[in-house]
Amino acid sequence: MLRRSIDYSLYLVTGRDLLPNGKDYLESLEESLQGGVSLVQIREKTTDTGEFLKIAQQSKAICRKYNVPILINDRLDIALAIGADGVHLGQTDMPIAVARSMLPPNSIIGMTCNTVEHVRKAVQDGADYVGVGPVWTTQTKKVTSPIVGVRGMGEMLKALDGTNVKAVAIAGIKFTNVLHCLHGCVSTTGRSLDGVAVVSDIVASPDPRLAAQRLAAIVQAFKSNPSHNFSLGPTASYTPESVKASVGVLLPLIRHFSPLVHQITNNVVTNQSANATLALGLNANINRKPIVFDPVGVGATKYRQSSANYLLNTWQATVIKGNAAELGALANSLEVQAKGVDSVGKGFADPASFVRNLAKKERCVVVLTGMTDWVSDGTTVVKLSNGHPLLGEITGSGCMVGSSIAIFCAAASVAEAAKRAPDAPEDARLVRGDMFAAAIAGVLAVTIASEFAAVRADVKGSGTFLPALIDELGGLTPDKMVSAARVEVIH
Ligand SMILES: Cc1ncc(COP(=O)(O)OP(=O)(O)O)c(N)n1
Ligand SMILES: Cc1ncsc1CCOP(=O)(O)O
Repeated sequence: MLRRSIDYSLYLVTGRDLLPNGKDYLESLEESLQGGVSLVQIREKTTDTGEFLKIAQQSKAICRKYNVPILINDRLDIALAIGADGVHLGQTDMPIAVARSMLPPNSIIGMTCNTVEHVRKAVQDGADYVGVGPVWTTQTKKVTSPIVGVRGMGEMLKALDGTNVKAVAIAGIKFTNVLHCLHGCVSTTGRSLDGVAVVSDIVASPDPRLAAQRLAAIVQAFKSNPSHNFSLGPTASYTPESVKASVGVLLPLIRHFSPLVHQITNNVVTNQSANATLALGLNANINRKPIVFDPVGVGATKYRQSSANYLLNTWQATVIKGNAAELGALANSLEVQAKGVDSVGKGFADPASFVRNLAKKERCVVVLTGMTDWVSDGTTVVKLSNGHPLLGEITGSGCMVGSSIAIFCAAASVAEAAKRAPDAPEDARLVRGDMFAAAIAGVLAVTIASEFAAVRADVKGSGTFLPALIDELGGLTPDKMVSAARVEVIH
């Protein structure tokens, strides 16, 4: 009997009905093990006991060859009969205590969990690991419990704090979204996944070795550095000087690389816009491009709120930018009220804590705009005090800030890509480059330009302010930005 040190990184759950035409099950299993599957669960939902037993025995022989543990889905009798390493149980299957009393000591018992309460109970009952989800929809199984979504997984993982219970996510996980899954499924306390459970992306592949290899490479790389969050990381010590220096470096990069920025404007209620956002967001994540999300008026209607939630569960935003009402609505906070797309009232009592917590929860950089702007990567908070009241008197200044952030993020990302060797090892970074500095630079470009524009002799009010603002944006230089920037760093 293999002991408890289990590598949950790439957990294959079998599904013989998904094999490509002509592909032999045992051959597929062996190839997936060669590709890096680290744990196998034999799942046979409609097979007779005799055939299940035979499949399980044959599977065990192959798993042993690669020293990979084998678990049986639901059926304790089969697990006992073949001397499996344990079982995976669902919420309506045999209770953990009963299974534990029947299985040999040190057997692995996993439990499906769809809610935080399920996780707490599984911990109490002595599960070795939990299979949490469904993280996305799946064609593989008719899932009856609501989709948890990437953003719902953090709370479930948090329930494992202080325990030795491991966690894998399940449902809809593929090579194209596994990094989003790993990056997004982290609790605010820093608890991340121990692995991912996958059926179709491996089993339905004509080349399961390759399918497993590419999944395993990303999981391994992520597990070696799970804490980064689009900035230089939690150990980086940002100072006002270092922030200003980064801003100064980023502006010329825009002019050097002229990155292509795809913009979808704020008409979030039209289907076309929502669909395009969805598709482009997915592609951006797959291609590791930054996504700046400006949830305009998100609190104004339920439709906007559910659209924003859906989008944020479908792809990982790099930067979320909004006013107090918008970010408050995203965070389900009642502290700030909205009037249409505008925020009314005094704002948050403690904006620094608010942006830090939201950035930690959403696993991205958060920009809270207002008279003072606040930016956080979930660890450090930067307070930016540039700007002019005339910005509030023209329409679209918030959108302009979003665009400016996007162009700085694009430049930072393209510059990083240019430095990277084509054969550099997988680093499991969803976006490369310092997106925290880029978001700060994006805000500063508009707010500093507004200060220069407002004092121009030709500016008489909001009508003449707008073209002057555009001119001043075009005339920004690193020196102008660095010397005008009012930056405070709050650790
Ligand atoms: C790792 C993992 N997680 C969840 C499940 C689902 O198990 P269950 O709820 O018992 O549903 P069935 O697999 O029996 O349909 C799993 N099998 N593995
Ligand atoms: C067994 C199971 N339990 C919940 S979802 C699922 C299947 C996941 O399959 P896939 O990885 O193909 O989405």
